Amino acid sequence: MDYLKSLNEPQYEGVVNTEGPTMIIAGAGSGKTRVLTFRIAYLIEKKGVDPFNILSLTFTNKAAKEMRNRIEKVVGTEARNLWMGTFHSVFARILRAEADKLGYPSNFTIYDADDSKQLIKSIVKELNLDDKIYKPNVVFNRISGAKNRLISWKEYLRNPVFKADDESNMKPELGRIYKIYSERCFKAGAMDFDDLLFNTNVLFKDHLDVLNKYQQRFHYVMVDEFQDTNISQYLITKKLSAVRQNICVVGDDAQSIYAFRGADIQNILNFEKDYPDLRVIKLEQNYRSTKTIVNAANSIIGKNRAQLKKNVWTDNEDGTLIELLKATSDNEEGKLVASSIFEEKMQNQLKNSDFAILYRTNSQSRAMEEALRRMNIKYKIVGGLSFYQRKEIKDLMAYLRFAINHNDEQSLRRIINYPKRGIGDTSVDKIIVAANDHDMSLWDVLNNISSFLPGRAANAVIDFVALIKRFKYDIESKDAYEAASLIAKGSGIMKELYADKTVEGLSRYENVQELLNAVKEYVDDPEKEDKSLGAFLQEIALITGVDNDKDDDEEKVTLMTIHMAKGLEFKNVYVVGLEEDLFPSQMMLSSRADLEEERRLFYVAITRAERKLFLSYALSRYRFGRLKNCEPSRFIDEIDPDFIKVSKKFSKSEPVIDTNNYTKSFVSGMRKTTSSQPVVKKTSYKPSADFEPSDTSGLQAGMKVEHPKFGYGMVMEMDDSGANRKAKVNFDDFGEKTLLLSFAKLKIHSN
Ligand SMILES: Nc1ncnc2c1ncn2[C@@H]1O[C@H](COP(=O)(O)OP(=O)(O)OP(=O)(O)O)[C@@H](O)[C@H]1O
Ligand SMILES: [Mg+2]
Repeated sequence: MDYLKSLNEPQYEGVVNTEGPTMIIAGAGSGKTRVLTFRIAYLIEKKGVDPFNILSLTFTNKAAKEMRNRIEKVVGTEARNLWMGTFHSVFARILRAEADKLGYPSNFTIYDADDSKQLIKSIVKELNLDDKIYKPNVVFNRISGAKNRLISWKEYLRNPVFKADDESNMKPELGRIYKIYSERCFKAGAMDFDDLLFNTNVLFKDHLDVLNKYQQRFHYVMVDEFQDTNISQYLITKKLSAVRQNICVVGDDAQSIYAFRGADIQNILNFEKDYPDLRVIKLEQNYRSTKTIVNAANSIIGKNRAQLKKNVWTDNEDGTLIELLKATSDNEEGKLVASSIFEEKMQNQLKNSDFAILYRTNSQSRAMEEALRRMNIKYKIVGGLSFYQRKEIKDLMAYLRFAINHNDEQSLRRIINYPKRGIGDTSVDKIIVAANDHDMSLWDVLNNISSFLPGRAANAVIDFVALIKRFKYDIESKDAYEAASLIAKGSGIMKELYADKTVEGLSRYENVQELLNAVKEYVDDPEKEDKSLGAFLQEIALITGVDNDKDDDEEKVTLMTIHMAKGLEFKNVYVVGLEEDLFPSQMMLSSRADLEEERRLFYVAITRAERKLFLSYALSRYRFGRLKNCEPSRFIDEIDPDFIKVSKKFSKSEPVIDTNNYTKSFVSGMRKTTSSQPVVKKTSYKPSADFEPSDTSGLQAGMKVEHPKFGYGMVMEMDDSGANRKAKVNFDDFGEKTLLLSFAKLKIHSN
């Protein structure tokens, strides 16, 4: 049992004391997740607990998968029977089994935020309200906030405080929208993400027999990243473990970054009150990062007033100083980061997967992606706008969803007239209004369409209904892959996309193929018990709603928002866009509490790094369609200067910039504390008079070279395969060129 030997004393305590309530509140990288993992392994292996009786809640699907894999290494394939996943995925599974108790179909649809906002938009329109006041986003957040505090629409309408609040905000109709929204979701057999938790609470409150069943099932309950649970999640775990009290939660108050979504640090304090016999364990030794990184992180978080006292230290080596990369523009920032990754890879034998680029907002990925692509560095984006958000994918998914759940209003809207079949918006509105006015289901209205629509439109709907019935038959009689393929063809989507011969059209066609591939992969996966199309859709809905876990093992640099990076670790980490108003975000500057949450976010970001941390900022960037000058973030100044240095590597050949655009921003945007004034250099390269070509027989990727015409550049790749040796060089001013070495005159500057 050597995994027990690899634990320090308090970690060991956390693993072997399996009975009774336990709380581990400890700093980043101190082994909290590892303790949870080993605790589960210990329960199974040493205490003989059946994995079916263990529930472990993680923050992302990715984290759950990693944990399961690690446990499998100790206990074998039995680990597959663990109940492990995000709150949303675990409770969606339970809701699916118990849906009838709440009046939902067991194949209920899960609406993502986009579906929800579309529905809100149509309700606002139907109520003839001003959509500039009742913006879908604002309404959605309000409803979501209420649900996360377990406030139903009934309570919302009853509560005079909300009423007064909404009236003073000039949005008196919010309660009514909440009501209609909830009713419409219910009628459509759909739950949004917040419903998954809200309805679980309702289920456990109103159906004690069901609660009892799950209390008997889960002998042990575990929660990772406890600091980011909201009250709704807290109550679920509390109820589930009420009988046996074997609950273990781990977290770090310094990493609480979801207050904006209702996460409540109070839960940590409540926990002590709710469980008087609580065992509290402190872990202080960090095993993840170098001394430099740990101490820099401590210097940052020390600036926050609200925090529990902790002393995080490490025995790891000092490591190198944090490097600060300064760029003139966001594109330049992308280039600096990409070339730094390239260099680090060469010099330290690192793999792409050792690197992560973390940013505050999703849109920052664009400049990074372009630069990485240009340098041929493979990357993946975790979370954010991704595959499943693309229009063609959502279209086909809507067909699949509707064929399974004939009352799914949002899917119906998407597909009823796509591809075009002569059913216009007015007809669609009429159908939906008819369903509401006559209290019929959408499907009933569609089946009796002649009573609601005139001849031609009605005929088109009749054909549509026949089509959907055929799809339903396909789903029931064939495997998920065959059914999905038939629907992709039968719906006309394939034909429509195939007819579009533009590059975009082609890529859309390929995306649809790719979705079918995903279904195939799902069907072929021996680990999936339920191979129905419905089960596939549910899994996708859960994955894409929270984090996108198309986890390919390929060697790729990871790009993601800091929020998504929680709990993860990488050898080298780049935290980019460290500029005032971006990070800390402009929206978070109005109160100390908000600013402290931003600082915790920064703390999360830098504690992801194991060996080397880079911070970068740009002096100008396009935001909301306008070029803006930027100032370096206050967070850079907050790091103890002993741990940070301005990168020399790239400023050697001072950044080459277009003088017209950037001189001003460069000068005005620069802060004295962080750097000296860089020199602005013209873009045109002049060869030195004594240019002497070098012998290129030893030329290798990673070397800096000079070319009489193209100027300075870096060798990206060598092609020694054919008779003609070639080098791909990325020139500072001219971009990528492939040169035949028997002709090109190159001077080697470094290696
Ligand atoms: N006793 C130990 N010996 C060796 N390595 C350890 C030990 N404890 C933890 N580690 C390693 O340290 C790293 C951080 O551990 P882990 O991810 O569990 O920390 P954490 O407290 O959950 O961090 P975070 O707060 O970021 O979620 C992991 O690579 C883990 O394997
Ligand atoms: Mg962790």
